[in-house]
Amino acid sequence: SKRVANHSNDIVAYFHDEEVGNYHYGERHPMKPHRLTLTNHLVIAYDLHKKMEVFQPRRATDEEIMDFHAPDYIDFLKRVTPENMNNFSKVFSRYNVGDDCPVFDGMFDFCKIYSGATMDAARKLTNGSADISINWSGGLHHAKRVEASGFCYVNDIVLGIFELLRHYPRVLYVDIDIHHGDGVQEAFYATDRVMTVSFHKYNGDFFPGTGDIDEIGSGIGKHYSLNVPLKDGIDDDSYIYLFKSVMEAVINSFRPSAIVLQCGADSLGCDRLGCFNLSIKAHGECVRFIKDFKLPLLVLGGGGYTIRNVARCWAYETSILVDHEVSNDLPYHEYIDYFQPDYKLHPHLSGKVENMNTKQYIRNLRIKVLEHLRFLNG
Ligand SMILES: CN1CC(C(=O)N[C@@H](CCCCCC(O)(O)c2ccon2)c2nc(-c3ccccc3F)c[nH]2)C1
Ligand SMILES: [Ca+2]
Ligand SMILES: [Zn+2]
Repeated sequence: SKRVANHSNDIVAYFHDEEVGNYHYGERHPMKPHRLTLTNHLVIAYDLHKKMEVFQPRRATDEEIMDFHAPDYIDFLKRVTPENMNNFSKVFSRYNVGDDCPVFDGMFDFCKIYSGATMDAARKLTNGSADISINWSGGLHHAKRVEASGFCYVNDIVLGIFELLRHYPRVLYVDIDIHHGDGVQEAFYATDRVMTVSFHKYNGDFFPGTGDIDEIGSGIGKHYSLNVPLKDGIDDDSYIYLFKSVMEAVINSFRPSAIVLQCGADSLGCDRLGCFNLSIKAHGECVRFIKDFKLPLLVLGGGGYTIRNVARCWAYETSILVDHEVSNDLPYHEYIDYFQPDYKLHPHLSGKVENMNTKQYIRNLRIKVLEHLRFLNG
């Protein structure tokens, strides 16, 4: 196929399924797959698809999904529907299906699409046909081996990392969703081949409730899990200062051979479920910082509930990944009305929530996190 290079000569593979945005969690549910349709339309309106190799992803098979998940759990996901779910009422709680993780029409097809895309995207890196691989429908970091959690049913990230581990000795997972990447941390808690790093709000109550700084891994995996617990309202400068100093030290010590970046957009200001003050520029700055290490990079989506800003964020980050500057004036397209009244790519998002992260807190946190890294034989 024709090589589609861009200024940095990185080959960027982009996975999008035309149907994935049509699935619906339910009326009052904050997770809206329609944000993926908005994102893809913005990517195309900005002509970014011309800088990438675009693929329709394959659906994951049951066998591939059972590489991580328990057969009984997958069998349940496969069979339960809104019509027959009353016959499964006793297993509902066992598999944690219900209000956060509802049974909706086509739920398991949705899982096969986003998981197949993450595995296809990982394969583009392992077979050397891309330097960067993007799947905005993936990044569902809460799903556990035998349990749905936090709007996540199948953990596509674990499946994608399994694919990378077939080819690379060490994989680094980075998670900038406002929620702790507990499902991925748990899956790799006892191994030193995957280092998981999550930046998130932490106060003991905020979902999922895990992700304190003392969760550092176990057994041979000790010191290969890193958590950066934050308070409400963190601003651009503090977040970027912390992100860059921590990730620089992590990459220099762990020396990963590939990186997976979960770009949950609920860490942006004005998010419906979030409480940080990040701008789209700052969120994107994290993506650019990781990209600039020029290691094979798998970029995934995640949370994000003010969907006009999720689309802005992931389209902007797509432009960073293909090294193509885009205008702050959004191009006209079918969904332009979602972006009124400003019709800009970078609206003002911060200032809604008071920043509870004092300069002292950030300084101490940075010192404590870097101290943990001293145990890595790097
Ligand atoms: C007893 N139950 C657990 C408690 C809880 O507070 N769950 C969180 C779950 C938040 C999930 C965040 C998902 C994610 O952004 O991290 C994500 C999604 C995909 O990848 N990452 C939550 N649910 C909701 C919610 C659910 C249904 C309807 C309305 C809601 F507000 C908001 N926040 C309630
Ligand atoms: Ca996180
Ligand atoms: Zn989240």
